[in-house]
Amino acid sequence: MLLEIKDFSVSYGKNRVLNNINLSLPNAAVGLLGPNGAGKSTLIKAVLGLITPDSGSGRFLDFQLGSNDRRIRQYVGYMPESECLIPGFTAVRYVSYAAQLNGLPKREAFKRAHQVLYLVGLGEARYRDLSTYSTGMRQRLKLAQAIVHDPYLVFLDEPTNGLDPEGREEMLDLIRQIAEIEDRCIVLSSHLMRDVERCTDYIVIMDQAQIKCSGYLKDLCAGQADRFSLRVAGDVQKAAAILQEQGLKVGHVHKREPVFEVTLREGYRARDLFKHLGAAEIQIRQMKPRTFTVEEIYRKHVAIGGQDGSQE
Ligand SMILES: Nc1ncnc2c1ncn2[C@@H]1O[C@H](COP(=O)(O)OP(=O)(O)OP(=O)(O)O)[C@@H](O)[C@H]1O
Repeated sequence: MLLEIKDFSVSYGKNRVLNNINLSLPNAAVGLLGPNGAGKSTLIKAVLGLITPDSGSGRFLDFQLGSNDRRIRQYVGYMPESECLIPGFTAVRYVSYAAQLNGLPKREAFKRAHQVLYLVGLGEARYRDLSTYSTGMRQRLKLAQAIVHDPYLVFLDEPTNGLDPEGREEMLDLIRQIAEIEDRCIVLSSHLMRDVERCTDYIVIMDQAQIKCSGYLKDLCAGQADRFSLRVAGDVQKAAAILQEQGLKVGHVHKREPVFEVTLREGYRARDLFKHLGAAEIQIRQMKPRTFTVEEIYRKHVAIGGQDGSQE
């Protein structure tokens, strides 16, 4: 694991915003999900050493978190949610400055700044004053300064904030492209599930100062052996009623299509579905294991009533 955190707690005054967090992050594209105030930014800041935890320990590569070892900066990149640009600077000057702060020699920093500005689509605008940049350009610039020194671990805090649909798609494409570089870990903190679903392979769900769930999407979204989506030819309401009579749980009956979900019970086999529906001359056209969406996983772990995180 690239990053491991043990019993991490952080408070602002009397308000405990991370409560005994334990987390291991693999080399993967990670989505950090949670409603507003869940503690996502605080967790990132604590790992970066910008906030001192009340208690707990952690390790990133060979570094102990909280050791104030500045070398860690060479290996970590951070795109903050808030504005962090310096008016009067050009993009090249700004990004090369960030590279130097992260340990690159001046010449190398300038070379990398040019390269990375082209990568994020700001090559043509790299000598313009930052105060003339649009919101979309500012977001790209923040991304550029986070990756200019080629870090192993990159935290992106709400990177699509303020972007129009086209800009958002482009930003997500860029993030996916960066995430595919081998041996790199990108942590995308967001309250937008579609962004996370699109860009990441592993998710961490936070709520109320705690980690509620973490794991690879392919495992978390995998279907249950007894839960199926059925498409039938015939009366879908009648099909659902027949299966309910058999003691099966039926749900998600589609409004326009003859599709619904069924969960088998103990002792009831998949082939019995064909038998009971066939007897009523209802044919099963398609039967597939029902997988979970990120939103369903999220809703399972995050108390509804707060912000649900699904809105765009
Ligand atoms: N500097 C601070 N001083 C006091 N309280 C803070 C400070 N920063 C954050 N908090 C509080 O800590 C809690 C967690 O905030 P945090 O920003 O980590 O949440 P988040 O999950 O990143 O939320 P968002 O999605 O809104 O950015 C919130 O209750 C917030 O009000």
